[in-house]
Amino acid sequence: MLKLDKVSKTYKTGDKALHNACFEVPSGQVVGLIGPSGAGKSTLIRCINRLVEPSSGSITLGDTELTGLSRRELRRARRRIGMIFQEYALVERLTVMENVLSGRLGYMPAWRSYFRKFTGDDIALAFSLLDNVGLADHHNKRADALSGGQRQRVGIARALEQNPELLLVDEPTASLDPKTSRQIMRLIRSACQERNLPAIINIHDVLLAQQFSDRIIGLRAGEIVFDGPPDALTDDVLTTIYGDEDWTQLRGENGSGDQGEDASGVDLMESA
Ligand SMILES: Nc1ncnc2c1ncn2[C@@H]1O[C@H](COP(=O)(O)OP(=O)(O)OP(=O)(O)O)[C@@H](O)[C@H]1O
Repeated sequence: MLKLDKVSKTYKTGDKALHNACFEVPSGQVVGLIGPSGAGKSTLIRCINRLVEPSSGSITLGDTELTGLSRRELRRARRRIGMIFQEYALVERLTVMENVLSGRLGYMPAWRSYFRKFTGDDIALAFSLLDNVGLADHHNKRADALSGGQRQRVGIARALEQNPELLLVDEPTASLDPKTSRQIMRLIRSACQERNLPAIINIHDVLLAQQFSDRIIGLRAGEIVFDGPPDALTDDVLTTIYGDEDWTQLRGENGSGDQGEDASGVDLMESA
């Protein structure tokens, strides 16, 4: 369980990026975080793992208040938070397997991480995750030889290799085509369902957010202006979040967005 209590962030420049954010994310829940550019989505995600220091408020993961931790304690706590990035953040010259295994580095004593001495269990887990994301045959390829969709699959496997308690996902599909985007969202959703893992996904694509999230949080100018189920995201709510627009065009002619895809029975092996 993740809990945010009155979390605010004002940058040194005076930008008030986030104001009194309060919500809880229970185990297994996938939250789609939407809102216009500059609404504070990245700030919110980054406050949770303290890549950005909140100006006030508290953030708790399980029994740990993240906002109260020293640098050293924070390093340990960050093991429990898997991150998936828009630009994948892979080490290009390393293999797929080495990139996935790097998810374990935070758990190792310094000398073992220096020599990259991974245990048999670490390696077995990495193989099984690569199999889950459909990349078992690519484990020995260099990351720079992969397509965008394949890179993001490696990013997902690396985050899961950490055995995290929370996934923070920052625009995972922004650089991908529509079909690959759906495959990536489906993978993230099923990974969360299988592990009872909570996730917050910062995503610009409203339809993808609706289809693959259990809950939507809408930010506007640093304030949470919507928090509810995907099917409650009406045109009026979209206008509250983004401002005036003809939302029927977004949803297509029948006015609905094929919501709430059930990830069960989904073929995870589709290749990107
Ligand atoms: N490092 C920073 N220093 C000063 N202001 C910042 C910084 N990062 C973000 N901001 C400001 O905080 C506000 C929220 O930005 P943020 O990047 O969190 O929004 P966002 O919703 O993620 O936007 P986008 O969808 O475009 O990525 C904006 O006004 C932005 O200019």
